[in-house]
Amino acid sequence: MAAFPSGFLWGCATSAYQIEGSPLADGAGPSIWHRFAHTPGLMRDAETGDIACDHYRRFKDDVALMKRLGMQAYRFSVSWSRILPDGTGRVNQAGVDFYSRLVDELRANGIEPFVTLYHWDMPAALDDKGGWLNRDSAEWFAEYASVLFRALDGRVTKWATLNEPWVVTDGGYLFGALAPGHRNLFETPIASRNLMRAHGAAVRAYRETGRHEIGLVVNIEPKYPASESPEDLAATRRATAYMNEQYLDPAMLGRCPPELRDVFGEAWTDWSDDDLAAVRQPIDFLGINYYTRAVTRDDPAAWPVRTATVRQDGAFYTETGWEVYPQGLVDTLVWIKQRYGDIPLYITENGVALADAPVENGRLHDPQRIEYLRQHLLALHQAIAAGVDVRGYMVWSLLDNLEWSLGFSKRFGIVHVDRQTQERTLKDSAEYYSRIIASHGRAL
Ligand SMILES: N=[N+]=NCCCCNC(=O)[C@@H]1[C@H]2[C@H](O)[C@@H](O)[C@H](O)[C@@H](CO)[C@@H]12
Repeated sequence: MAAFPSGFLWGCATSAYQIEGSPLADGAGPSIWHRFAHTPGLMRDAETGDIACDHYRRFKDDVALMKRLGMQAYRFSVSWSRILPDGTGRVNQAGVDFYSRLVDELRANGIEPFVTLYHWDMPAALDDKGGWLNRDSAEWFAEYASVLFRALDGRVTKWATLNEPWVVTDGGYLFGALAPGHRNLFETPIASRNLMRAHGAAVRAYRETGRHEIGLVVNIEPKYPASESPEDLAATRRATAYMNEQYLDPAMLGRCPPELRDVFGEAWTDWSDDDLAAVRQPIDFLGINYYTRAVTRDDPAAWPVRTATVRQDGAFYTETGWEVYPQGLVDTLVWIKQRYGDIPLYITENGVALADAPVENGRLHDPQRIEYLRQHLLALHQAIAAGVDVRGYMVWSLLDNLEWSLGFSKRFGIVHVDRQTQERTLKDSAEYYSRIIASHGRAL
């Protein structure tokens, strides 16, 4: 196997609410996820992020674990309500200090911090003011981002504004499976627009003082028509526009996919030219989260996109019900380059939830996760060979963690976490990934 490009960055990814625990420690305010998780009936097994992986207290051990694995970068998110407990205004210095210590610990161990500003956990105080439905949310977010830029820029050299705005709106405002748990077609495009306005406002704020790189992280799920029928081809266009183009087109092209008017119907309002210009800020990279594909057919009853994903005979499906399809990563990366140009890319998440074997004698054998990683890294190498400028790969995830409203039932970690003892145990996939990093991809 030919090596990956020199300077290619090998790392792993997590997010604050999924691993930290201690959500209200040291002056932090509640987030919408703290509120959602403590609302009866919304979380599988009534799980919460109150403890999670206890990373807030164990972060030095977890950094040591990353060091042992040879991680070159660590993508993590900052909890907004640790920094600004009320969402705006008063800064909680203890919250800033936690992330400052984490950044210093990473850098002292030769690991590059890669910071996500927003991984879904808006301060509850701002949700009380309308959250992403309030146009002021762009200014709130820029204020929060600026506090972190002032405190950490220079020691942090890679910033991502948002993680997966599609999931925030589809899960949080349309179907309600995620915080803040709304089910409202009319709210969904409003939240989408304000999220992207917030992205643009934070990028503009960064350009005033920032000296390094800032980008956007999106989940891309390539859509393949189930047949060549006009109905399935149109459905595939709608699904592509709704999930894959809805956020990248404004950010990169300064326009919205026309199919969104069809998807949202009377709930759709065109973006103003001012909003389009404010969102289309030059960025230094795109983060791509890739998990699966969707073979797509027309389904008039499947409100509001009117599409369905067709199960593939003979394919392997993960614990989250996603088809394993590495070719989709190649197709996605080539598509990104063709549609948006040669912007540097990072795979900011890729991984798999499996019904892992138990820990035995300090080991956990997960051959299927090794095969998943191997197949997707081979696909990544194929895309790079085809000329796509991919500069790094972050496996999702370092630790088994809180899979949002699914609780801890879905284990994505390359490191097992014992829910009772918090003991970390390397899975075979961690050892495998460590060898990949050490060999710069040659051991694939
Ligand atoms: N249907 N369907 N198809 C796939 C769509 C995937 C959308 N969800 C994600 O990408 C989330 C991302 C999130 O950042 C992380 O916080 C989550 O823990 C992982 C795992 O769930 C992934």
